[in-house]
Amino acid sequence: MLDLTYEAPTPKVIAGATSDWELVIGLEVHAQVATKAKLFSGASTLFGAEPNSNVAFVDAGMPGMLPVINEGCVAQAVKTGLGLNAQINLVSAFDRKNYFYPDLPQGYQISQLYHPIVGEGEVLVEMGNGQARNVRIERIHLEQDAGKSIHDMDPHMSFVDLNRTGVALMEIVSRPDIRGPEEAAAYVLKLRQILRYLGTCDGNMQNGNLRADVNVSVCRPGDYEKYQATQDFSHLGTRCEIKNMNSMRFIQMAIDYEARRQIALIEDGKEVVQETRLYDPDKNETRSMRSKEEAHDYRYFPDPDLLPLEIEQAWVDDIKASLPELPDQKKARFISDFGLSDYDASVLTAEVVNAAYFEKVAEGRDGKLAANWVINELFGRLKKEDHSIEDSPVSAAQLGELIGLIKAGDISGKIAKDVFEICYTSGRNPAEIVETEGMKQVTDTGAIEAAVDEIIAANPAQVEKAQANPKLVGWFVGQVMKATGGKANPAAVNEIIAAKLGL
Ligand SMILES: Nc1ncnc2c1ncn2[C@@H]1O[C@H](COP(=O)(O)OP(=O)(O)OP(=O)(O)O)[C@@H](O)[C@H]1O
Ligand SMILES: [Mg+2]
Ligand SMILES: [Mg+2]
Repeated sequence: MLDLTYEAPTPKVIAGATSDWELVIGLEVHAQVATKAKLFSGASTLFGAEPNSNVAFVDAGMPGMLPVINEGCVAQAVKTGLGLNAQINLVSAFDRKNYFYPDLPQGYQISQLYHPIVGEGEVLVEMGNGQARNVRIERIHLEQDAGKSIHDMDPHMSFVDLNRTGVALMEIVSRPDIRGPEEAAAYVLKLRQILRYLGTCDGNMQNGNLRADVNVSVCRPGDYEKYQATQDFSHLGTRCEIKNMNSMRFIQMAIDYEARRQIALIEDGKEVVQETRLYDPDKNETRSMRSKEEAHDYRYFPDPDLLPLEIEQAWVDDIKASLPELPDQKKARFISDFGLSDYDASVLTAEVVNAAYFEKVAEGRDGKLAANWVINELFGRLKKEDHSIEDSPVSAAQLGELIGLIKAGDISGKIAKDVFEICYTSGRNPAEIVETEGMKQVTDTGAIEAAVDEIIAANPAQVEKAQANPKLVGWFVGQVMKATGGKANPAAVNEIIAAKLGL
């Protein structure tokens, strides 16, 4: 279905003092599962609730409370795996990742280290100009989110909000296949798009529902190819992990800063220490949070309160059968069915609601014309007023009707813009607007001929000029259009003028 005639983009290269350097990036994306209840409790996941109001006893780590797996979360993880073309593991298991933190009342996070629910998959990341990178997914596991410590409410005290504690996350771990800051952002964007299509995560980065730990290392040209050939990580440089990034722009800035910091260290004869770092957007720098030496020993072990998670192939097949059309397929279909350019198809499929709107407009009509109107006129107009497609004052049926009028020659493209504006501000239907406002294009050759005759008679000097130089015929066309209030059919006007002037 999908035409994968993409070239691999060249990796980003940074020139150092001793040689060129290439970037190697792997992302751990944490995506909050779109469900009503938490991973192991019935407490609500609603964002913005009163602090500590969505907390079950098990979330608060009360003694004797037992976790009960939420089937909905498992289904969402499976759906995500299928959407990323990944292996679904019919048997997976939960482990305890132990650490002490004030917003983690259990004293451990339930995660899946040894047996994740989803194995290897892939994401096609398009970089424009016919270039794309296939980023491999290593695994997706389910885990609990932690709570939130609040330090800026009181000068002396810190507060803890457990509403987020126990909410289901999918950790989507990529292979180190990303080769530059732009690719990293494009990868997150593509992943977000797929998750939103699937309905398994709302992708809201501002609320932290989608955030990434960004692993960065640098290597000399040629080393990555050695890694590729052998999958031996020793060919790569030491990675640093920048935690909790939830902005595309900051992800790119942090990677660039971090790569340059590592290059400077190595060229200075020092070593990159594997560590966790934080990005400070105010200073545009990354700072050490903890190094590997002081890293946590998580003392992972299988959670004794939870049985291994076993799912049926038939259940997986049902979920597979319910998958929606995904972005790559939809884009390919828009290109082949509606004759759209790669760019227009990308714009229209960025969000599933936009794609659905476009399809309603284009159904049975000129696809390219429809794409033009949706992208240039409608999106442009909506953007001006910060509207989304869901609250567009012009319905898909109305825009379709307008395009039908243009195609039938009832109105010119220019008049159509006026009709669109009236429709946008009043909600009236295009056909009715054209009729009532007398905007119909004049195709009646008699009326056009009369206008042409009048102009020719009144402008003998122009007639002579145009006969000597047919390029000047445009002046007559302009005059006729003016005389008919822009409603004359341009093709008919051109033809009649040429005939009358004997050109
Ligand atoms: N040399 C490297 N350069 C850049 N990225 C790397 C390199 N080696 C590994 N990575 C990436 O680092 C990430 C490691 O994530 P993973 O979840 O496996 O382990 P972790 O970071 O040690 O654990 P945790 O989940 O506790 O943070 C992966 O995305 C992987 O592709
Ligand atoms: Mg990880
Ligand atoms: Mg990590």
